[in-house]
Amino acid sequence: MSLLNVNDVSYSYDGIVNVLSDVSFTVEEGRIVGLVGPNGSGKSTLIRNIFDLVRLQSGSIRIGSHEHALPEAKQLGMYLSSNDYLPEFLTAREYISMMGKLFDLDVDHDEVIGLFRKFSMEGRYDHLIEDYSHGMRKKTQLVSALVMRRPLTIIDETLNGIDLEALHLAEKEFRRVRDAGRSILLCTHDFAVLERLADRTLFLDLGHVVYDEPTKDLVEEHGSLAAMVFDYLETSQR
Ligand SMILES: Nc1ncnc2c1ncn2[C@@H]1O[C@H](COP(=O)(O)OP(=O)(O)OP(=O)(O)O)[C@@H](O)[C@H]1O
Repeated sequence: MSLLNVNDVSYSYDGIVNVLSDVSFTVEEGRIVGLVGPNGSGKSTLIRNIFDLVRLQSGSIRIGSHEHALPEAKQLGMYLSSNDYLPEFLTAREYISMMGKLFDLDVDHDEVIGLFRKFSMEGRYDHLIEDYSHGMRKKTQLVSALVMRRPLTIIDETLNGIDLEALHLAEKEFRRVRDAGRSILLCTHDFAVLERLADRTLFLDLGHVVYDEPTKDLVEEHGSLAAMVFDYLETSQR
């Protein structure tokens, strides 16, 4: 079943130039989908449309069986943005508790403490976020997404700035998310991560979907995802 259904979405900030043009794709249950594209290709704008952070101008978006702007749809998804913003005046425990209330969940704090330990943040759960490093904030965002267990998690460059050990662990946890039937849309410039993880890869350029194919097919055809982008940039009339 498709968990995210984006259908013919176009978007313009200024009413003149389309940043997204008739973008359509789906994310099925239990899948990790990579979202790639050059700077300014519209990836974040697409995510903002999905999460109703900008008003949809044309087309339609459904999360589960709900129109994307409805509260029922918003309960199904979690968005990790590219920045490391977290409420600095809270401890991680308070922040995660607050997120739990938002999604109507009883947080298992022992589970979170276990994840903090795995992500090399042992003993920091009750410290103010104000005192966290950039990487710790990113890891706290990831941990919060893992424990909120939303059917759909959209990750916009959140993996930037975390160390290799944490990346390795995050990849393992993402596979577990997939095995549990939940889905991730992973927007990143780290193609190696997508080659290891993504079932499909969606490649956007200038707001158009260029490829939406199984990652292994793209890698077989081009040699790597990076080569796919280079091939495209060399042959397309942009
Ligand atoms: N708030 C805004 N107002 C006007 N134009 C914007 C706004 N946000 C983004 N844009 C423009 O929309 C286009 C797409 O930007 P977007 O951030 O969606 O791209 P992206 O693919 O996420 O890029 P990157 O890889 O650099 O993060 C760019 O030309 C950008 O300048």
